[in-house]
Amino acid sequence: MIETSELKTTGMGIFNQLAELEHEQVVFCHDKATGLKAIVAIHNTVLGPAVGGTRMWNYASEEDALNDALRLSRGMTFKSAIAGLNIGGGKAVIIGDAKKIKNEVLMRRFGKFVHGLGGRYWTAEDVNMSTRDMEYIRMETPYVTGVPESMGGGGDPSPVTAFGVFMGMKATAKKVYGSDSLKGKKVAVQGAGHVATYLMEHLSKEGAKIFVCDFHEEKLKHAADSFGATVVPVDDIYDLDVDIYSPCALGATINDDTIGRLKCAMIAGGANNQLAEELKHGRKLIEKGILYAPDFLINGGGITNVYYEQIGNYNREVVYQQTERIYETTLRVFDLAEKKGITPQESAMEIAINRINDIGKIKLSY
Ligand SMILES: NC(=O)c1ccc[n+]([C@@H]2O[C@H](COP(=O)([O-])OP(=O)(O)OC[C@H]3O[C@@H](n4cnc5c(N)ncnc54)[C@H](O)[C@@H]3O)[C@@H](O)[C@H]2O)c1
Repeated sequence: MIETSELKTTGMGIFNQLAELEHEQVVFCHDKATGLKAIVAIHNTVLGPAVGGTRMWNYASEEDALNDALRLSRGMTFKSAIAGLNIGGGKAVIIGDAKKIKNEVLMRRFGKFVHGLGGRYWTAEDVNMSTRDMEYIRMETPYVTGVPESMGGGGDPSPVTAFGVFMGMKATAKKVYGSDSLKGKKVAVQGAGHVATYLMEHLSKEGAKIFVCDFHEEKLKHAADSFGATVVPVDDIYDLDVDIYSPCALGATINDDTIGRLKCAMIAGGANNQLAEELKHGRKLIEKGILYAPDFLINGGGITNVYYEQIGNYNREVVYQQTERIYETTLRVFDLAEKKGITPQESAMEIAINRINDIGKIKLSY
């Protein structure tokens, strides 16, 4: 039975962390020849095999990498559950600088580790991973999604993720402003990567005014040239006088340091685990009068894309139809939160957890 618990994991022993966040299994993968260091975290398999992307990042410490894997995999459980998918939550992280050490051999060695899990965990793209990397992993295991369309896969899930975020953003605007039009709304987009770029395309078509930051000059240039985005320094993104803050880079950007700086009326973005501490920072946002669209709810388009590929029944139209429902679910989450006097994050988690626990009554774990 899953229960709601505060997402706070640092400074505990590993098994205490697993108990706190209710993980089923964590696998540490090491290979001397390739230098591979990876962690696969399987959070919950009640609804089906654990599915979630692999992130490659040059973590400051191994503890940070583990913490990321634990937080991200738990988020995947709730994300798939609230999206109505029959898969559980998992995530993998590879430790290291992708620019320096990522190559075919490393990816294929990682694929062998994924294969060893026998289908309990299926991987896909996440930060610093591409469809090409998924092809390499596919050479060693069938338990991978996000492979190119030419190989029978669903391709890069980012456009679908961005569409879902856009739907969630519009629903949140409807709640805040009484209209879901984003025309003329000032949106601060943090990050100019895959998801952010597709999101900015929707926003610019809708007539929103975009502000964007990233570390990559060429991505920023593309955003400015293609969507008329105003480029701002990375550190200034929280201080902008905007209507909407859209975190589309890494997690935990809504925290003790940033909440006081935010001037927006709502937050809706694609990044995972945006709230550094779910309950505490979710409540702080309410006190500040900022409506927060839960990340794992509105960024569920990508996992929906992955799911249809995983069950071997990929159909882009169905994927987009299902992702469009994020609009309705977001409004339902806000209504439940209002009715119960809880944060949107809590109400979204309640809906996800109830589904897992209800389905858990009629089937054994995968
Ligand atoms: N790709 C998907 O389908 C998908 C699905 C669900 C969730 N997400 C989440 O969305 C986020 C973005 O994913 P992506 O696939 O677009 O990754 P990406 O690697 O393509 O883009 C991330 C971008 O963020 C930038 N960045 C990192 N730290 C930053 C900072 N402090 N300020 C500004 N920019 C910063 C990076 O330079 C990079 O350009 C991640 O949190 C990911 O987990 C992605």
